[in-house]
Amino acid sequence: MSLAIDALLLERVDGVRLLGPLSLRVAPGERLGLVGESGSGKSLLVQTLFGVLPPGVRQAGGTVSAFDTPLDHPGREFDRIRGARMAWVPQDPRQALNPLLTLAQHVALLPGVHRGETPRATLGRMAPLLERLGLPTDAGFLRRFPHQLSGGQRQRLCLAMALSCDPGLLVLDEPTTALDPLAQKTFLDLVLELQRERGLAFLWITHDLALASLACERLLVIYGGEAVEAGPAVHLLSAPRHPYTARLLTAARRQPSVEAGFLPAPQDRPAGCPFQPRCPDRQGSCVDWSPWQGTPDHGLRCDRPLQPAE
Ligand SMILES: Nc1ncnc2c1ncn2[C@@H]1O[C@H](COP(=O)(O)OP(=O)(O)OP(=O)(O)O)[C@@H](O)[C@H]1O
Repeated sequence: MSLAIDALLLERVDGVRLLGPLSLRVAPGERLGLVGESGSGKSLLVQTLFGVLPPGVRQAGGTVSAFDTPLDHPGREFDRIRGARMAWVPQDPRQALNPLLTLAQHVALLPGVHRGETPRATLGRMAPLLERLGLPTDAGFLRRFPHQLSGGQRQRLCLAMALSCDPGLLVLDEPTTALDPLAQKTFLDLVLELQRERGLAFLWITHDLALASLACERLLVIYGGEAVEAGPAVHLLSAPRHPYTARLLTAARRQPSVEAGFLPAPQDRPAGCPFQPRCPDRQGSCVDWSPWQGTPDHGLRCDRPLQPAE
């Protein structure tokens, strides 16, 4: 398995639950989309995978492994995977790139650490990919600093860095948020092309159900840190069963929503289904979390699922 997360539970140090228990699997070459709105715990999940949880948050339960290697504890095995076999494309390249390093130095960074490759060798090896990503390889361009690149170029530089050690798994954390619609489409097409050619698996994290369904074959929808529905992208898009998935679909279609309010803060989360205070189809039993129905890959947690239209 490229990625296996079992019953992962993240808490604040005062015991307030932030995410989970969450389980998911990404098979080699598979494209899984994790969809949820702001505050649902997407970034914390990525930080867990790369061993950089912020102070004040701890893993209180569950296991995480990539390529059958546990990622729960720092160590040599973890370091061999992080940034090499499993690479991260960040949400905000401005924060991810070092303002004091040139484009060439960024590209040479991970292969230097993981393979002991010289910058010259890395740049030679990476030149075709850089060109393909629309990043010229002449000396003048390679000497540019991040602030001398456009937003789209910065994000494609992050993608080049993520691919620099030929990973088997990409974790894309809202990678197109900072891009205009045209640049978003270019970026998505590029990632999908490279994914097909290289047989890459990826976990694409986003709040945008429409984008996730373009990028991924399978989706997992989370709300308030908990999985509410999972299934093939075409099914969730054509016949969502959890009212929250239907809400995301309405948002993706830019239609007004019927339910009011916001995701409650972690310490104010309700009992039962986390969406129940906002759910238009709420009933009394929603305060008890109904068990997951179906398989982990295609199922939902809801006492009153939407019925497919006749
Ligand atoms: N260092 C921290 N200490 C305490 N709580 C935190 C910390 N970091 C995040 N949280 C809380 O954990 C929850 C999940 O946050 P997270 O940043 O993972 O959400 P997200 O889904 O990535 O949102 P966005 O899409 O806005 O980035 C939020 O309620 C957030 O306030």
